[in-house]
Amino acid sequence: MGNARQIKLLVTLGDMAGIGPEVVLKALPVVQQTAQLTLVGNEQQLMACSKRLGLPLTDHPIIDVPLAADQTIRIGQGDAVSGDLSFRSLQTAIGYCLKDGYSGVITAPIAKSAWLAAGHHYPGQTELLAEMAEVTRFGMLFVARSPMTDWTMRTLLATTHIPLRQVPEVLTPEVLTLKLELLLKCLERDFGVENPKVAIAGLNPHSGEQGQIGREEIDWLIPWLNSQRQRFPHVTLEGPVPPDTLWVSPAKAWHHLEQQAHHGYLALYHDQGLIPVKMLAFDQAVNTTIGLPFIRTSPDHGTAFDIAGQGIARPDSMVAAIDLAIELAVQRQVNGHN
Ligand SMILES: NC(=O)c1ccc[n+]([C@@H]2O[C@H](COP(=O)([O-])OP(=O)(O)OC[C@H]3O[C@@H](n4cnc5c(N)ncnc54)[C@H](O)[C@@H]3O)[C@@H](O)[C@H]2O)c1
Ligand SMILES: N[C@H](C(=O)O)[C@H](O)COP(=O)(O)O
Repeated sequence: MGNARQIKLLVTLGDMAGIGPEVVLKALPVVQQTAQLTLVGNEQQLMACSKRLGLPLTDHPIIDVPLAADQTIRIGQGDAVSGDLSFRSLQTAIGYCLKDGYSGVITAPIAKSAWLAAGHHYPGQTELLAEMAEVTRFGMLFVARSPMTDWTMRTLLATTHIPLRQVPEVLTPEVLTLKLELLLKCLERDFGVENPKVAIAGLNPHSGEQGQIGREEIDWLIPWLNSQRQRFPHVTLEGPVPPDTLWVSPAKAWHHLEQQAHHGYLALYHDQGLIPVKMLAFDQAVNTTIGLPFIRTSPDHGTAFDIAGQGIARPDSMVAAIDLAIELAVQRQVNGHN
């Protein structure tokens, strides 16, 4: 059996102008699992958040990421200062994961616009994680466990932070093969699913209606699916499922047990996958980066600058992100993976 007490994980505080430090302070006392958690971010700002919102500091150690004396965080306004701080915090955490025996990192949300304002050109935290870990095969997977039925929804995005108009060009059989391979490996290694049922969305309304409203399905998506069925005979691959009805069975499984739901869903673009995930499970879903040499989880929400500093942010998704990171670390320890 794995020993959760020996597992070391990092928790970044995210953009200090947003709700990151608040949800971390609220989440730490209520996580279900036990592990050694170390915070990474600006200590003074965390103390200020604790005081401002009346949230007790916990006794978790913190790796301080400094701010210059003339730098100020403006609550509710992500900018170059807060963006650079959250960027350096994540860089620091990744460095520790790569060298210092940490099993992974739970990242509080950052604002991509604040990173850009600070001159850090990344579509999101995922790409910095992949770059520093030197991996090119990685994916953005959302995992949400229903509090009503315990059923777990796992949704991998084939493309992520790109403009919608680029989706048809970026999506290729090679991209889908890579994402499917990552999903299957993750289902087996992290979730113990050996003969999975996986559903893949179509791109066009009604999956193209036999070419009448879009040709991607008949031109390459259906042939690609047939080739993958031959490659993976132990996997049930369903698709291309019309993207509107794809989410009916997971929604039913989320609310009351339904036999037809799948172990994994492959959505072709960001909002195709994340509208159903966040609609069903905004408080439960966890964003996890698969393909890294360490674990990375994050809440599914963003910096929520509109409510920062008010003390009303819900910590549920952050709690789920910490609990999932610990579960994955225990699972990998048991299986002898890192
Ligand atoms: N993991 C991440 O780093 C991550 C994830 C998603 C979005 N983002 C970034 O966050 C920034 C803001 O994004 P957005 O406005 O689209 O989404 P958001 O999730 O920050 O906010 C959407 C809405 O949900 C509310 N909300 C969010 N989290 C909440 C919580 N814990 N409790 C209560 N209400 C909550 C907000 O007040 C807002 O009304 C963007 O820069 C985006 O890129 C980062
Ligand atoms: N698309 C994610 C979401 O909406 O939750 C997200 O913005 C997070 O991206 P990174 O993990 O790459 O920061």
